[in-house]
Amino acid sequence: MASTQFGLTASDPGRKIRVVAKIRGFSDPDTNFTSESSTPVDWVSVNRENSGDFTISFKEQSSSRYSVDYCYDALENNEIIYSREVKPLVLAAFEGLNSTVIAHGARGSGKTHLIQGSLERPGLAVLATSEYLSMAEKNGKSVAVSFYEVDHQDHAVDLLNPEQPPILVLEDHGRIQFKGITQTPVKSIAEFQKLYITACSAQKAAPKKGFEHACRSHMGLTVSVFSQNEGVDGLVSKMNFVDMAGYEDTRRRSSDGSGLAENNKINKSIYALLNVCHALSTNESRVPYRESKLTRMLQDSLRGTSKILLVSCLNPSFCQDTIYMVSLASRSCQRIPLDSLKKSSSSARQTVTLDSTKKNAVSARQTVTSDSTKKSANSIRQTVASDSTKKNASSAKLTITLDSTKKNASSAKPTITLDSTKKTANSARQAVTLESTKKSANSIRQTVASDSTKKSASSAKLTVSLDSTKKSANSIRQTVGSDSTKKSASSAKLTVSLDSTKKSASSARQTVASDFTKKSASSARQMVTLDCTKKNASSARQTVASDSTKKSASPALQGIISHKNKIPISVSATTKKLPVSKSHIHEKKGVVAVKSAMKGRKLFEEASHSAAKAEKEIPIAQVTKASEPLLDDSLSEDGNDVHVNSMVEQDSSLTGSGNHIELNSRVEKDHSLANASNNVKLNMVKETEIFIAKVTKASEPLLDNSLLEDGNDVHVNSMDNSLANTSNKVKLNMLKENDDPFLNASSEVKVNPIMEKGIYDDKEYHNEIHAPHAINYSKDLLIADEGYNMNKENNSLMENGDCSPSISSQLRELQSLVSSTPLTLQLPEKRCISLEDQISTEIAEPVTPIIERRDLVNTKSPWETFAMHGSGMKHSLVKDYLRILNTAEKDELKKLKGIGEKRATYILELREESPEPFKSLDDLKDIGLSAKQIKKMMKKEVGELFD
Ligand SMILES: Nc1ncnc2c1ncn2[C@@H]1O[C@H](COP(=O)(O)OP(=O)(O)OP(=O)(O)O)[C@@H](O)[C@H]1O
Repeated sequence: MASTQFGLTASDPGRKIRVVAKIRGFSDPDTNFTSESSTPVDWVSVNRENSGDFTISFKEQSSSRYSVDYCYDALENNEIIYSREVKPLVLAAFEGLNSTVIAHGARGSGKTHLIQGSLERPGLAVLATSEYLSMAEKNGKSVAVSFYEVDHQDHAVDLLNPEQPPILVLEDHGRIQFKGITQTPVKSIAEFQKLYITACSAQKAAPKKGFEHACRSHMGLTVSVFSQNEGVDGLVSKMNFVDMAGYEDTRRRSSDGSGLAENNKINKSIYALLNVCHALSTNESRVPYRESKLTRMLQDSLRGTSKILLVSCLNPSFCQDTIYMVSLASRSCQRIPLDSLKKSSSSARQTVTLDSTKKNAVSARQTVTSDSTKKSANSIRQTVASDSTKKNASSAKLTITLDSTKKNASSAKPTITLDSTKKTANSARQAVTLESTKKSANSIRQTVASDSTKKSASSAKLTVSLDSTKKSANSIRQTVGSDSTKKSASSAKLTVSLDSTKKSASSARQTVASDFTKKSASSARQMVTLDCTKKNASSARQTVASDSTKKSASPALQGIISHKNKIPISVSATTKKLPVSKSHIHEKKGVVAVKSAMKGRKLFEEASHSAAKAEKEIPIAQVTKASEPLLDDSLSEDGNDVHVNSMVEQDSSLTGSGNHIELNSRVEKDHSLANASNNVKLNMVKETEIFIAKVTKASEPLLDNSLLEDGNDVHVNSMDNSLANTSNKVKLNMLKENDDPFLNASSEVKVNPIMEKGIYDDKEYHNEIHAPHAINYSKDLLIADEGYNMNKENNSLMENGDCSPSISSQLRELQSLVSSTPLTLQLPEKRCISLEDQISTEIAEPVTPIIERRDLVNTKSPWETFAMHGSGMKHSLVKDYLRILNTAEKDELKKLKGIGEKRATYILELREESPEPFKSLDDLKDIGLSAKQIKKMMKKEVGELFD
């Protein structure tokens, strides 16, 4: 029997999303007979947990269990699923409830069979419409249907009228309106079937324009109920059936020959819908509807009191994509077992703090503390998901503390998933502390998955501390994965601390999988230090697999296996595709400890301020954001022992330049802590302004107020004489009285200037530098004001034995160099910039610019200089224009070309949804303007300046 259904009454609102799985039946290719076969499906196991929950596990990956509300086996047919899952929704539709049934899964997993079915075995949509029609007849209501397809280019096409231009989605007073979709009334099921067949054949009409092969697409059907007594348009409710395109790993060439780009795009829209489901299931304040056309179209039927049935279709035989899809769907099956925690633990606390400021910095923090003196906290499972649509910095932090004095904390599994579809810097940190005085913490499993379809930088840090005085922590397993289909850089750091005074930590295993499909470079570094007083940690195993199909460089520093073109062995569907460029493991005695103290914020404050101007252009800004959350209050308040490690790496897959930045700082001596160092390594061309800006931004997170209070000395060694040197160094020593080189916590800034050509291949970091835009930074990058604060800082620096020239004098030196040297950032040769690109404020990709020092007067013709100013002007005009759209009052908005009452209202609504909805001119498409109209509008606005 299926477990709890949706609550469908006002008194029982129930859950918004129900996640069920369906194992596909088999078809007989010989007889062409399709039947729910009795062939056993032995690679999927469905488990009913003690709590009554269902979990799915797969033979190939038996350790992972994915929660679902129910799983239908291969023998259960569409009629059964319909009567248990869909029929209640149809009945509620006549009371005004909107709902959506989504079938998703890998290719060939039976989605179409489920939604559409065949003549002999009608699918859910057909069965539902049949019910709709008979209900409508009884209740004097009418039914209309529309069919649409959303293709890999995010175009929605009306399948009943495919020759029409793509469907436009508009929002009018919060209500989604479609322009260009046919709504056809139906009175009988035969009529409906006829329309369905027409729509399906229109969808399959391939090849599409410009494509030689059939493209994957999503197919949607909307059944609407109307009543004459209802509202303006008589609409009572809508029910959507979505047959999603099959998910396919982008690394494999599509079976139908479709290309990587198309695959990526369609996968992106799959993620988008699953992310929306997840955001809704966790009650997130911001739901990323605007990430794809499909989610935008479904918005009305997903939000509010609407119900969603997510059916995860499973292939009956091994399919890695199926595992991945189930793992994503199960995120929406939210069951934070607070109830079970209450039963088994004396205290269970959960705090979720969401704070979204104007700049879209979202942070979520969860703390669960379980203290069970006798019985154990059996399982704590948490999921924090952060979706950031555009330039957000998101941070998620989970802390789980288990203290079981007698019995076990049997499993703690925090999961953090970050999905970022556009330029996002994400950072996630997890800390799990287990203290078991008698029996052991059996398993800790952590998964951080970062999945970024475009330009994103992610950083993830996991910390696990175990203190088991008697028995052992049996296994610690951590998996960090990152999937970057295009140009992303990820950094992950794992820290495992084990203190076992008697028995041992039997195994510590870490798996890092890295997979880059395009230009990427990965680097992985792992360190293990074991300190066990009596018995040893029996095994410490680390695996780093790096799979890069194109240009990849993987430096392995310690204990690393690095493979090219090798699929990581221990892969979950997620980790399989997730690249991690760097990881560390420390196993050490005692709790990790450091209080990082840094004076010197002011040293860089001014420079950082001026650098902020260039923040959008300089990718390092994202890196800074990524490391910010690593320095939060809870860390600094930790009493004696605080360990601050912030490590950010940007490799060439993200930036095209491969900046490696590593910041670790510690103050208090902890001899067992093997590694504490600050490294900021920048490989770049000669220009020092950029360098200063980057160093400043990168250092910012360490200069947290709480850290400043410590009042420790800061040593600054900067630039030996001249920046023209091939390798300049800025060294910040952040450790008090410490001679031990091992313990020395220092910040090191290396500048490896790059010669004329702008490409520098550092042996260690394999970086390339490309310049995305022609920007003159010389204005933006003002060197710090040498005021009182700076002198104060310098004075304290000079007190240290390790004397270096004062920072102010170094900055002065830099400033003079800067002011005498105009800068131009050069476009990479191959990049072709369209007119739209030129007027877009959106940076194509966060790459470190090639900086070429030239005397403008000597090398540029007047026309070139003029053109350069022109593009700069365009850029700033667009910026100002977007600022108006993002901030102006309604009346002001209406003064703009192309914006009337409706659009102005819509813009205000968008702002409520996201404080800065317009990041680029492209975003104007969301208010129904075409690219042509946008261009025209800008031309008019600019033209009028000369009137
Ligand atoms: N429950 C079932 N019993 C028997 N055969 C099935 C069942 N479900 C699907 N099939 C068969 O499996 C094959 C693939 O099914 P289907 O086309 O529904 O998959 P899909 O997930 O929609 O594929 P795609 O991702 O390519 O859109 C078809 O031949 C179909 O007839």
